[in-house]
Amino acid sequence: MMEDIQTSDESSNRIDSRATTTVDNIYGVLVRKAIKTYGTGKNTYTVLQGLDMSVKRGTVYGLLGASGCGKTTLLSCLVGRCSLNSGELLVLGHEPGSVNSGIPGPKVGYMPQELALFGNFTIKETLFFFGGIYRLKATFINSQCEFLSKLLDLPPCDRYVKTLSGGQQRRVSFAVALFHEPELLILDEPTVGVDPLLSHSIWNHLVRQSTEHGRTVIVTTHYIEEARQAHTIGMMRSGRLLVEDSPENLLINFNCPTLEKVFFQLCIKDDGKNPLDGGTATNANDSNPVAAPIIHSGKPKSTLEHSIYEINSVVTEHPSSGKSPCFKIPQLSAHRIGALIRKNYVLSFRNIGLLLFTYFLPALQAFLSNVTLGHEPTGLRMAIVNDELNINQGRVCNYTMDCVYSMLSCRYLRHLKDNIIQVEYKNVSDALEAGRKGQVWGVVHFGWNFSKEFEMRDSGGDALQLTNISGSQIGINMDSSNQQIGVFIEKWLLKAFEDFVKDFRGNCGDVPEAGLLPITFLDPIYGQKSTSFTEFMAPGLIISIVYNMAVALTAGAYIAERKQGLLDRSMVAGVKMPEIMLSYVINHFTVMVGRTALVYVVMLLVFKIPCRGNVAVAILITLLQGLVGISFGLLISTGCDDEMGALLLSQASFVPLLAISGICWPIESMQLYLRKIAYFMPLTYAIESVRCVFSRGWGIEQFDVYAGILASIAWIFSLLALCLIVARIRKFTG
Ligand SMILES: Nc1ncnc2c1ncn2[C@@H]1O[C@H](COP(=O)(O)OP(=O)(O)OP(=O)(O)O)[C@@H](O)[C@H]1O
Repeated sequence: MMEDIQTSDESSNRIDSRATTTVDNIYGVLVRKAIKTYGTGKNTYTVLQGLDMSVKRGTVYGLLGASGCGKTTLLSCLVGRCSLNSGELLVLGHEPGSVNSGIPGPKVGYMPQELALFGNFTIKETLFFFGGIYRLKATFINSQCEFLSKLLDLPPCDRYVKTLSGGQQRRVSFAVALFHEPELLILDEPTVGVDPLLSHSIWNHLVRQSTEHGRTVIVTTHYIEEARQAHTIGMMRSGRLLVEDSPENLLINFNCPTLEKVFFQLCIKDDGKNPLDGGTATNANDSNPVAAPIIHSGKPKSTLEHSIYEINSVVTEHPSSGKSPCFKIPQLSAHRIGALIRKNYVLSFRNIGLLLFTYFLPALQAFLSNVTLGHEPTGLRMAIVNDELNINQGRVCNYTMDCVYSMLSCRYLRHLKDNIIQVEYKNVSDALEAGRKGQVWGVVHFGWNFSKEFEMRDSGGDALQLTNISGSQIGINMDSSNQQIGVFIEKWLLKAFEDFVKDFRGNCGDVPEAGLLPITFLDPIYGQKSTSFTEFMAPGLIISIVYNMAVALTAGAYIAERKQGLLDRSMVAGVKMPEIMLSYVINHFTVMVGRTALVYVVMLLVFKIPCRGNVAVAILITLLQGLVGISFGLLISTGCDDEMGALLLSQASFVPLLAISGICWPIESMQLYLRKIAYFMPLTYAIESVRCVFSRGWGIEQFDVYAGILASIAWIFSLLALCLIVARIRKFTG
């Protein structure tokens, strides 16, 4: 045996493949000098402190230790969900996560401490989901379902997991770890909440799995005495293994009646020792030649220590020792992605109310935006103070339609748009007071001699004086607190004057346009003479609605799964992060296509927003923007620990985006440096592109249109790549 494990060629630092193979055949799991820390800088916390562990193939290994000593952390490293900071791990002869290791993957069955089950799945659907990931046949899954139902006393397989009791749920979780018959079973407290009879049958089953089928089993438990059925027991404390031996040997060598007492004795001996000072596990029985020496129970040391040295050489000089986050391109599998997509659809349809609500919400948002935004205001009260009116004649606004310079103020007011309600005031001070009280939006004042002064102004010549000019002016005081209303009223007052001049001059036999400003706006190159604000906003609205919905729905995509341990469990089953992301992208994209179609129906068909270009190009850009939203949502989901954080981040990011992307105000009105930033934002180019398609009718060959497509694609890939990097960093930092 000693020669068998002589594996290290010290001069070359290479592992002897023949000897490694021998070690691999003996040990299911080998851990050497494992150090694992959580946190960074001052908050670094070392959980595994140079831990050694040797688990023989085809045995049951009971890992015991107080709460918080690092058992779960160690198991997470074994199944490839955590990376060590230093030290070495070999699981079934491979480093977890290495090519062909099968771990994470079908070679391992993992039962985490959390429930890690989909509450909205039935027991059978749960097994079929994991069966889909392992690519198992339906007949096999069905037969395993039947077998495990009996063994674990499961409720009927069509029961929803969320309706089961805590103990039943844990047994389902146990069944998920067992049912694909893996080579290695890693079970984190499988007997919690299970009655003693069932616990006994579970242990019997585990022992049978190891002795009859050669499977390796590692079980953690708080019930020390139940671990007597294990072949080997490892007692762990403060991130180190204190001892590693068979229960019988432990009881004999420590001369204790119970394992609890053994553990107690070991703890007393361990107290005061420096954890990193040779604190590796002991073996009370030298039949295990590679176990690390900590406390010996009367066996010769030299042979053991030599063996330890050799096996340590194997693992510490392994080429992959020394950890840092590395980025490998994983091989994606269609059957795993298929299983994930099916799972996402089933879970969405189980929440049909929410699905329908989110399906129709964007169309509703588009509807509301069109109904409420961009229309002309009505019922605007304006104070009219007309000093031309004669008190003796009851201040009646009489005027003729002839070419007479009399009561022109009334003639002008006739042309005012109906959206303005004219409210007569007797003097300017009352009218201004009404303005100050918010009763009117402004004051229109005509002087007592308005018509005569207007005549003087019209006649021109040498007699014209400045007083004639000011007397013929219509004085206006506006409440400019509302810019939009102010702009509308100003526009209508000017338009009324234009119409008045045309009308009066026409009646006087002059050229009607002669009194207008010598500026005329001819047919527009694009759009109409009075393009509505709704038309300007439409592209931005469509894109922001689709984008924001996508972000909101994906921002929490797998936070719940991660919190419940489902993400970890799926990944231990072999699912890769890009597969999870892809499945979400596909699910959300398919639903988003329908949502986008509804938004376009509302905008183009219901509200008749004109699209002068190819609507397919506009839809393509919108869908790409939806994908940008999904990718950003997934990034939030990858980085955030809880739903509240994700929700806050998604909503908080939306408002600045809305402002800077030119949705409701032209980018040209921003300062130069802001414009540059605006074009770095994910929505800006796309909105400009769709606007060009809508109002200019441009095609994909124009830069302004294809820029939106290229920018969207660049954002999608960058955000998804960032997701993978964040996920990788999270895994490495724990
Ligand atoms: N992601 C993490 N970030 C920071 N600290 C962590 C993290 N996970 C675990 N820890 C800490 O590491 C220590 C070991 O945790 P671990 O879950 O491995 O213990 P355990 O032995 O499995 O405990 P228990 O028996 O209660 O499950 C604990 O102090 C825990 O708070």
